[in-house]
Amino acid sequence: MATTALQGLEVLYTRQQIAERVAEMGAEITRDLKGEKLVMVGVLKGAAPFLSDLARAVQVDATFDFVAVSSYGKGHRTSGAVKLIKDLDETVEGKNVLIVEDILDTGLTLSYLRKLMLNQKPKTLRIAALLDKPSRRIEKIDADYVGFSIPNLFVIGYGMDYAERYRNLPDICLMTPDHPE
Ligand SMILES: O=P(O)(O)OC[C@H]1O[C@H](OP(=O)(O)OP(=O)(O)O)[C@H](O)[C@@H]1O
Ligand code: HPA
Ligand SMILES: [Mg+2]
Repeated sequence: MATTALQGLEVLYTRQQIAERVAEMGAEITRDLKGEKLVMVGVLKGAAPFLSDLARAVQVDATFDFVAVSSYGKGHRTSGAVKLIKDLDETVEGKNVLIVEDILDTGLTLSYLRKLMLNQKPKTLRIAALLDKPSRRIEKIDADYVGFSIPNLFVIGYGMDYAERYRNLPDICLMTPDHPE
């Protein structure tokens, strides 16, 4: 089984598999938004690597904005309460918005953000999530573009953390319960 540079971490998706899927997602978004302008809203911190790669795979006139929310604190369980740490720099009123997320899990984060942005009356609002864990959903929400649908596994790497660590792993790995801290 493939393991990453850090001993004992099992790879779920390699950097190459991620790159191929992100390219496909970019092509799909390009088709859907041909000739339109787009605001790509990255959800800090986890979505930073995905936004960076997806933006270069999308061939439309795009700008970036970022929001930061937090609900997971230091562990791997959601607190259930989403806190807005950084708001949009500019209103998205009348604009085509694509929220870019690393992972859609319980749906609490994206439901909160969707509501926040719909309040500003964007022209269109779409969601791109690299990973989706549908079995964990608490809030009913779907992404318009999903990279990979996965079972209930805690994943790290490519932006995703455990207690703020592992975000810079280039592959998406499994956080096994017996992995040394
Ligand atoms: O669907 P949910 O259950 O809400 O979980 C998904 C969210 O949780 C993680 O972010 P987190 O709040 O831990 O902050 P981070 O992006 O800074 O890691 C992840 O990056 C998503 O944003
Ligand atoms: O599986 C996960 N890994 C990292 N962060 C997360 N936030 C929600 N689910 C996850
Ligand atoms: Mg996040």
